[in-house]
Amino acid sequence: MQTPSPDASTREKLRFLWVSYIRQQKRTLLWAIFFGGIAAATAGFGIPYMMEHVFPVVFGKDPLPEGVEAFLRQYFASEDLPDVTLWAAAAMLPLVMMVRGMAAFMNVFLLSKAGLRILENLRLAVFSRLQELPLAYHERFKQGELISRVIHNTQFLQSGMLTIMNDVVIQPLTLVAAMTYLVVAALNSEQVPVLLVNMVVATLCIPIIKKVGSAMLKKMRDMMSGLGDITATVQENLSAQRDVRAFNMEAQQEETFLGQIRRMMTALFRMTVCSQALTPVIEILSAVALAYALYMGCSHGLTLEQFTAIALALYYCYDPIKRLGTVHNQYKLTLTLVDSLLGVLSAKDETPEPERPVPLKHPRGEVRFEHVNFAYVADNPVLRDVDVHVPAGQIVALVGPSGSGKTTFINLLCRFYDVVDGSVKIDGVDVRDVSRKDRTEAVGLVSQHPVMFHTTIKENIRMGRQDATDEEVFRAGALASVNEFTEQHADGYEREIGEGGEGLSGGQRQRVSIARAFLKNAPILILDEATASLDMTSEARIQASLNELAKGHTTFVIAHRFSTIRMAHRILVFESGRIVADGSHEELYASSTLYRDLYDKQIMHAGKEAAV
Ligand SMILES: Nc1ncnc2c1ncn2[C@@H]1O[C@H](COP(=O)(O)OP(=O)(O)OP(=O)(O)O)[C@@H](O)[C@H]1O
Repeated sequence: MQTPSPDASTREKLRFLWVSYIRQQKRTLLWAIFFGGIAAATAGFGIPYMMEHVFPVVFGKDPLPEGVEAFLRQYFASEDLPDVTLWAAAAMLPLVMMVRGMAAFMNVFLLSKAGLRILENLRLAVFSRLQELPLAYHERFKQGELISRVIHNTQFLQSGMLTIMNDVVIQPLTLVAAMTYLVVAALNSEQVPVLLVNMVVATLCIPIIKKVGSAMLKKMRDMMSGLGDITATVQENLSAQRDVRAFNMEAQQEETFLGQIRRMMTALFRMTVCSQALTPVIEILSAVALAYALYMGCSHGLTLEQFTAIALALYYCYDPIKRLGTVHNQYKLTLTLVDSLLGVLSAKDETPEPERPVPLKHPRGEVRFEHVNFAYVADNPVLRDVDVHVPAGQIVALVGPSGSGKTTFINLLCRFYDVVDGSVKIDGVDVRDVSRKDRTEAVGLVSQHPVMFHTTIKENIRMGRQDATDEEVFRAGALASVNEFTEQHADGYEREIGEGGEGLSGGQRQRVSIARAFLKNAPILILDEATASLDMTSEARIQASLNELAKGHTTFVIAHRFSTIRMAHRILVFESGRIVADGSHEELYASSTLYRDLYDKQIMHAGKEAAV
């Protein structure tokens, strides 16, 4: 079933939730309803019934029903009957409560079980969707907001759904049972006005519940947005601790955080006040209705038992109304949370998987850009009419001033974004027709800021190819000079590195990342400033490894250092989104002023570095 957008009708959204997540739990839910029915009937009907019909017998006010008396006489002597009746009646109370308690427990247990499964699947779906959605989607949101959706919103949704599920079955059934008893009792004791007044009062509760619900909804939205801001601030702050300290931003960060916490807490406080206001309002209304029943009962000769039974039935009517009010409000809040998740689940994939992917078996690595135009933001072109053919195995350096479009060129080759015009082809196949799996297998990437995970160095390298053996991992590590720093540590390749690569220098992280590329051995290799964080000795060593790795692979190097440029067969010079020169170093040095300037600046820079 197609995922509805947050703007779809509630009916569509509920149908989607039912078909995609809830239906699988149908059996558990049906059992939950069954037990809910038993719990409701024992409370709403059973207890008032005992008040009116059982206790008067015990207290000797009413005779035993004939059938029961005949039954008991078969087993007990006449003089024992009052005692037996008393015991039986006394035993009935815990028995009824036991049935109610066990049925209510099973109801909650089964609903919770189903609810947790539903939430688990929903959470996984949102997380998986975030993996599929293109970079462009991620760039549109603050990371903290997405984290907040996956963690907090699903958590709220989980507790909201449990509140709803716990009450949505049992309370209406209790209400129906109690109402049935009330109608019968009121008609039998000719107390129709009591019934009518209670119906009017119960109806009055509805607009109050709705009003409270919409107030809570507003506060809930404020609170969710506040929580997103807080998560974003914490996430941003923790990942930029070095800069926070370097620029003395601690106080400013604390102030921002405090402001956000206060805003969120105020919204949360107001939401709690709203939700708590509902209970006393409904209790006051129900007390008015009960007082009227008392007045009418006394003035129209109602017996104490009749009145007590009606009062109990009234309690079992208003209690579910009160709880259903909470359920209604919770339902509204839950829909808002569902909307925030549907926002992710239904987000348009701007780089969708092809319906019939063209297989890319044993790719050679030939790359072709055909008259490519691209813009991140409409009417703001970043690549203009880029038309270039790179035969398999060629090493190509991309050079050009900052912002000229080199990374964007690579982004399109990896299909992180789709071209606006023209096409990007690998081995003659448009990347839009290739499955994500084939595409990622064809391209290896060593990025400027390699991502490290909180695990061992060995496992970090293995991310290049999950099924690689330890030997293959060590070989790749050796080729990328990872050995040099693993050998200095007792744990070697088993050394755990911190989240984000803490414990490794920038250069060491790059070596791990290069080892991943060695391990992956993809036909197309992208080196994005791959040697930027290396000192000159390491750079020279890694450069030799890269030269080795690049052999037989189509390699694109975004290079600022002339040592990297030197390894290239061919250089593409970018300027304002166009390729303005294309050729070997010698050709370009002679023909392109821009290239000559860039190269000379590099030489000067490298000379200064060497001197230092
Ligand atoms: N995600 C994005 N959204 C909007 N504009 C972007 C985005 N990424 C890059 N740009 C813009 O596109 C243009 C080209 O950027 P690109 O990163 O391709 O340049 P570059 O040549 O790799 O620069 P550098 O050498 O500084 O890394 C720049 O003007 C940049 O501001």
